[in-house]
Amino acid sequence: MTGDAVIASERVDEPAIDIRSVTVRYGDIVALDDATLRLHRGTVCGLIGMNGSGKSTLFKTIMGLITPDSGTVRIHGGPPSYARRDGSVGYVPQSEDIDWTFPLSVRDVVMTGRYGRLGVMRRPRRSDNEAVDEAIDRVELGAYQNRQIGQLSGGQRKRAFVARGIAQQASVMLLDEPFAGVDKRTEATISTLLRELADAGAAIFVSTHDLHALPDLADQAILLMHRVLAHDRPDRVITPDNLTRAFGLDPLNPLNRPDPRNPHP
Ligand SMILES: Nc1ncnc2c1ncn2[C@@H]1O[C@H](COP(=O)(O)OP(=O)(O)OP(=O)(O)O)[C@@H](O)[C@H]1O
Repeated sequence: MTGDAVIASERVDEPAIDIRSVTVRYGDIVALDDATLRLHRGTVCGLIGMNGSGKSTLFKTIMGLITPDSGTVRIHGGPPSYARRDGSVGYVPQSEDIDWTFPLSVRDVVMTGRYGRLGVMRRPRRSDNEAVDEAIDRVELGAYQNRQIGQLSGGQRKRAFVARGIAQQASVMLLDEPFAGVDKRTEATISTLLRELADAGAAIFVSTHDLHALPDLADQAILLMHRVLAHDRPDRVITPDNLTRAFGLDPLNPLNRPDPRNPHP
């Protein structure tokens, strides 16, 4: 992460992501309910919650792809649309949200991370090509860079989109289940990269179902159930009480089902 990822007006103490009382509805469904959270640069924060708890909706709202029914979202103090336009926020969507038949190579996908920086001619300059080369190297996809994205394995697809965020030099990076369906090696590669990006000053927000890996991956965790139930160090968030509140049972120890006669002892 180089200095040009830093927004000039950003104050040191200003949160990278600042979400206050955000509610998002799809018709009658309340996906986010008065959600409030703040994330600072230099941190990796894991986002956990059961299926349908609003994780993807939260990411799309931070990206400005969804406008909340109420509440405010600020990225580096400004609206999400600004951050999306100037490339300071990068997004690795869930695999299901990507059209893998699109005729783009790995290199093309990574180059889209530079679009916010291309000049009026929209033609990549040397610096853009160098940033793309470096990003592809860091995710170890050099040998696959001319391959159409649909011809990659699940782990390679994820790495291609992580490379896009690296090439973008995004100071906020959102990753929606980057570990779903990937092998252990890819998981380790992505985890290491996320730590390096945070150490270089980015705010990393990553949703995951892998609670066991969370303490190694992240400095903080957020437990979501439409609203933020807990936001703290991973070991303080992943407690039997919290997990029972969010999942209805303890996913680390699923045999510990709450007693139906006395679910909240
Ligand atoms: N486009 C949509 N139209 C209607 N309802 C939606 C839409 N997208 C999400 N929902 C609903 O909103 C709620 C939150 O969904 P969301 O995808 O944000 O959850 P999630 O935590 O990301 O789930 P998962 O872990 O399964 O990806 C769910 O009840 C879901 O069915």
